[in-house]
Order: sequence, then structure tokens, then C-alpha cells
Amino acid sequence: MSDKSFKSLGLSKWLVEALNAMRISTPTAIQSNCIPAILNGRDCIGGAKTGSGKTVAFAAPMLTKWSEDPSGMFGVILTPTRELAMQIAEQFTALGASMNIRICLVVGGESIVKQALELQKKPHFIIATPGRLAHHIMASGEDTVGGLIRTKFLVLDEADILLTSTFSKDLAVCIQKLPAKDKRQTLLFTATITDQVRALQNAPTQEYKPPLYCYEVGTVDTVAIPSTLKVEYLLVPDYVKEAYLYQLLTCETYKDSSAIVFVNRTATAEVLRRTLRELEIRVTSLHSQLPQQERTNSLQRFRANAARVLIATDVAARGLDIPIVELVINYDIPQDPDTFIHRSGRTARAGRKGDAISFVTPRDITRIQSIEERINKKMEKCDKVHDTAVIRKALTKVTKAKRESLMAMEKENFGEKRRLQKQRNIDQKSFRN
Ligand SMILES: Nc1ncnc2c1ncn2[C@@H]1O[C@H](COP(=O)(O)OP(=O)(O)OP(=O)(O)O)[C@@H](O)[C@H]1O
Repeated sequence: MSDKSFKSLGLSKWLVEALNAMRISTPTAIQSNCIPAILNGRDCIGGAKTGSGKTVAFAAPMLTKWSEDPSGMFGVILTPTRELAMQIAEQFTALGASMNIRICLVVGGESIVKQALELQKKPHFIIATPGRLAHHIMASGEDTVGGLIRTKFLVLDEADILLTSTFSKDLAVCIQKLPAKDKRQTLLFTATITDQVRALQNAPTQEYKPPLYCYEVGTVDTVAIPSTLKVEYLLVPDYVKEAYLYQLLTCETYKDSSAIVFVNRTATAEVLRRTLRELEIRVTSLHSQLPQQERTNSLQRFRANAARVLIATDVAARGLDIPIVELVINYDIPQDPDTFIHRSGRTARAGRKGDAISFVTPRDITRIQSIEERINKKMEKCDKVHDTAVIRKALTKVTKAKRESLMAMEKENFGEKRRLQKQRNIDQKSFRN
């Protein structure tokens, strides 16, 4: 937190009131540094840890400028996942409610026709995943996407991943429809600034103009995770991972905690969801193989605490802001240390405490070392599950539940080889739209 007020940073009075109504009254470091620069017309790279208020850092100055001239399409905000786009759209809607703000959500899995009709009404802000916005640009007429040429702002939220090859084609289509780099402001935000993002400061590209104002709070050379986040590991033999998970979720410390369990594959998410449900844990799941309506419902149930545990792939790793989450479990260790930072950052947000526990099998040692090096912190050994007799007792129950889950999945043809292959492919592309 800083000693400045939002008003002294130059935000409009109506917006300061809207922020205060959400109990956001003292700017965080990223906010007090980036808001004046953006209001001054600068392009900006903003790097700060997970849960440190980056959304307000880019939204508030844009909303202030928009309210001075609230006409036409004003800003485009691109994010890697549908759920994150939905969350940002909700925040913009809430902040701009008193000013009759018009927001259009453009994400995969929803009606293209409905989105095209909304785009024709010239919303003030478009919050989109690159794949679906690119689709509209290529498939719709000027009456739908023509207004994009007058937008004043482009935001890349989770900029590091949006600048990777996964998104490059779609991003290029979107950018080519926006005003040239000198005629718009470009804002890039992430908790994990990569060299590729940082390089934009010095090297002009066709799409981005230096010099950018670049502000990084504690993401380089210091610990890259929030100070309120406790990181621990649990050594787990591969064949009893489910029993350890059950033990951890039902141990004295976490038996009532909201938890997200991250896995690397959709098939694992499905087995775990069914197994834990058999074991009477209130569980739901989020991954790219679910229909969009189910994804949305699942997340809503978890946000509302109707489900206590969310089993998720990396579609849930970035940006999601669910204050009740107290525990993140890395059931599978991610390959990229930055993914660990984003996953773990689903807890310990905005100064709250949270725990991230990683299940480590002998195969994962190298990955854990890379993560510790990246976050600049050693993980401590988790002492919540250590009694082998207890694990052995749980094992019988958990093995039975898992067997029943697998049988049910087989009956529903979930285990079919071709389908699993498709899942693997889609899972790799799960960020695309
Ligand atoms: N100045 C503030 N004071 C108190 N709470 C704040 C402030 N700014 C933002 N918040 C709250 O902090 C939480 C985290 O903010 P936000 O989601 O923007 O984090 P983030 O930095 O984008 O994280 P991530 O890297 O995970 O996307 C939100 O619930 C938000 O409402």
C-alpha cells in the first residue's frame, strides 16, 4: 500500500467513489506508480505479484479518460481465458455502473451471433479472448468491428502468455484492426514479466512503440510470490497420490478450507472430481473439455462456496480472483515455473494468508528445483500428512472410490483412446480462447 490516495493520483471523483464502495481506498504500489503514467498518455508495462491489484491499475485510468469523452469503442482488453475475461467484464460493469458503461464480452463458447449484435451497438469496452475477437474481425462486416479503429486503449492482461506463439496469430489479427501503435495507448500487465515483454522497452516492433513506462514491483531479484503465501512440498509416492490428496483435504487444518487442486491433464481432473465426490467432498471442476455453460456454473458454485474444492487445469491458473481460497494444491507439478507462480497466486491475494502445497514424486525433483530458483524461495516440508497408518487406512476407501469412478468413466466412454488424445491436444491449446 502507498500513502497516496486515488484522488491524488488523478482519478475522476465518480470512480474514486465506486472504488471506495468496493472497499478499495488506498492504492497498492503498482496502482500508485502506473495510474499517473497512464493518465499522462504513456504506454505501460506493469509487473507486480499475483493478487496485488493490477486490474485496477489499468482499469481505473482508462475509465477516468473514458468518462471525459464516453463515446464509441474506447478500449479493448485481451486476456488468455474466458473465465478471466468474464471476471474483468464484471469488474468494469461494477465500476462503471453509475456512468452507464457498455461492456461487451467476446469469448469462445458463447453465441457468436449475440456477440456480433452487441458489437454493432458500439460498446465502450470490449473484453475478449484473442481467438474469438480474431474470429469476429475475420468473419464480420465493418458494421460489427469497424469501430475498433477508433479505440484509444489496448490492454494485454497476462501479457507474457499473450505474447507467446500460442496466441500470436490471433493477436496479430486483433492488432491489425486497431489504431496504429502511435495512435493508441498499449498497456501490458502480468505477474511474471518475461524477457520478451521487457524487451519491448528498448526495441520498437511493428505493433508496440518504446519507450514504455515500465514498473515492476518485486518481481525481479526478490521473492516472486506474495509474502503472505506459504509454499510447502509433500513427498508422495506416485501410486497413492489420491489417498494423500484425500488426507490433506480432510485433515484438521484444511477440512473446511476452500481449495483449488491443479492437475496437468483434463482426464486427471475428471478422475479426481469423481473420486472425491464418491468420498463425499463437495467438489467441482474446471477444464477445457467441459461445455462453457458447465465451466461457468462450476466456477460460480466454487465462488459461492457451494463446492469447497475445485479441481482445475491451467485454464484456472491465471487471474481468477476468489478471495475465499485458502489452499492451492499442485497435484501435478507444472513444467513452467511461471505457471507455478500463477497457480499458487490463486490464494494469498490482497494481503490475505494462503498455503500452496506441491505433491512431489521422485520424477518432479528437477521441476521443484527450477521453481525454487524462479521464486527465490525454498519450499518447506508439509507436516499435515505424515502418519503412514492413516494413509494406509484411507487407501482402501480411496482406491475403491477411484475404481468406481474409472468404471463409470469407462461406461461413459470417457477413457476412449482417441478421445483422450483429443483432450491432450485441446488441453495444450486450452489458453487459446
Ligand atoms: N488498492 C486496493 N486495496 C484493497 N484491495 C484491492 C486494491 N486493489 C485491488 N484490490 C483487490 O485485490 C484483489 C486482487 O486484485 P487483482 O485481481 O487485480 O490482482 P492481480 O494483481 O491482477 O492478480 P493476478 O496476477 O493473479 O491476476 C481483488 O479482489 C481486488 O478487488
